[in-house]
Amino acid sequence: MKIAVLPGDGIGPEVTREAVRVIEALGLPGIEMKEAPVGGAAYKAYGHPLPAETLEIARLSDGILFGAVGDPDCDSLERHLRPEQAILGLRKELTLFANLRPAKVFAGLEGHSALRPEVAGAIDMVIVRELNGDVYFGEKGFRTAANGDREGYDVMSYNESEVRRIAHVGFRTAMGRAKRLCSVDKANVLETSQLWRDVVIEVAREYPEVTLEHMYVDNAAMQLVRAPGKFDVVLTGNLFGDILSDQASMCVGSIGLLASASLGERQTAHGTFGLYEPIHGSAPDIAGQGLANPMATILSAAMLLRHSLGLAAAADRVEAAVARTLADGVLGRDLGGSAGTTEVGDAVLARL
Ligand SMILES: NC(=O)C1=CN([C@@H]2O[C@H](COP(=O)(O)OP(=O)(O)OC[C@H]3O[C@@H](n4cnc5c(N)ncnc54)[C@H](O)[C@@H]3O)[C@@H](O)[C@H]2O)C=CC1
Ligand SMILES: CC(C)CC(=O)C(=O)O
Ligand SMILES: [Mg+2]
Repeated sequence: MKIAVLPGDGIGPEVTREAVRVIEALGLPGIEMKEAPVGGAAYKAYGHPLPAETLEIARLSDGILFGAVGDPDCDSLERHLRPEQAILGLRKELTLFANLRPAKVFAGLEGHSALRPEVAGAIDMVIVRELNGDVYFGEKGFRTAANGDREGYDVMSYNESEVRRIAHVGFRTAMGRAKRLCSVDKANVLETSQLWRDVVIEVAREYPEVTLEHMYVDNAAMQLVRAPGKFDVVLTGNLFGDILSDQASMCVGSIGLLASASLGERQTAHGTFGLYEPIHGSAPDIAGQGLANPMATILSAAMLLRHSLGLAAAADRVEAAVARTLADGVLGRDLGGSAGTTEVGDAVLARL
């Protein structure tokens, strides 16, 4: 069972190190981890954010553990050389189109949410975000407008196959949960969203047990803080899902807590091939200081064990150790505590 470990930039290597320590401590037989450069670190060493060798190591693995990419030194590079292209490239090249971002309040952390504890305590949702299309992958560029103004453009589009396959993931996810699906779009303004809504309604006929609701994204952002407990599965596109999941993280308590799985359809001998990463970025403002919360990456490793390696019991062990660590009050600065990155990792190891 091969895990490709791609730490990346900023806090990426710091949080990935803790997740790797957790996997090692489980003492699972037959696990091989192979590290490869990605992002700004790869650009600086090899001239490209996603070197062909890294992509190959990722492709040949059963699952990828990804830290984060992004480096302020690289912000003025041509777009195709910027660190962020590495994660976009991996998602696209490996057809990882379904991004699952669970958001649930951990017992004892209700008071650490940006919301009132009684509102936060009810949060238990999964955001199912499409990952291979939308405005992130449309034609883009700069041009000169008729009046001589500089103009930037990014084309937003979805075709029906792209919507249909992610809609199926959303409905299947809902079938395994409370059977409520909220599809988030902006169909009152955008044709892309109108198609999205039409296709979701078509797919819904195959899942009569699931209660389907549609919500405009502006309202969804508001409902996410007003009554987040009402959401079960949120199905949405690439851009809206990116934004709403960062928002959901603060409803739960910290962006340092939210894990994610990016899945496609490819099955390996052990499970579904996928990439696992915290929802946060490289956090240059705290990088190198031992302050990053590694929980999101540790929880991403648990998702890897469950979905890509078929090791549900090991995943349960990791998730239980994380929950116990938080319940025992071992909290990083992002949650008002004082534990550093390694200290949080040590606390999880001690509770495995
Ligand atoms: N998947 C990826 O690799 C992603 C990469 N990025 C990149 O990361 C860089 C920084 O982007 P930002 O917008 O600042 O987003 P960010 O998620 O890196 O940081 C936002 C804020 O949250 C804090 N934060 C993030 N993760 C944390 C953790 N584990 N523990 C404690 N605090 C944490 C940061 O200190 C910062 O104040 C950019 O280059 C961006 O493009 C952003 C999001 C995802
Ligand atoms: C860095 C971007 C490419 C993506 C992002 O912010 C995310 O996937 O959460
Ligand atoms: Mg994001």
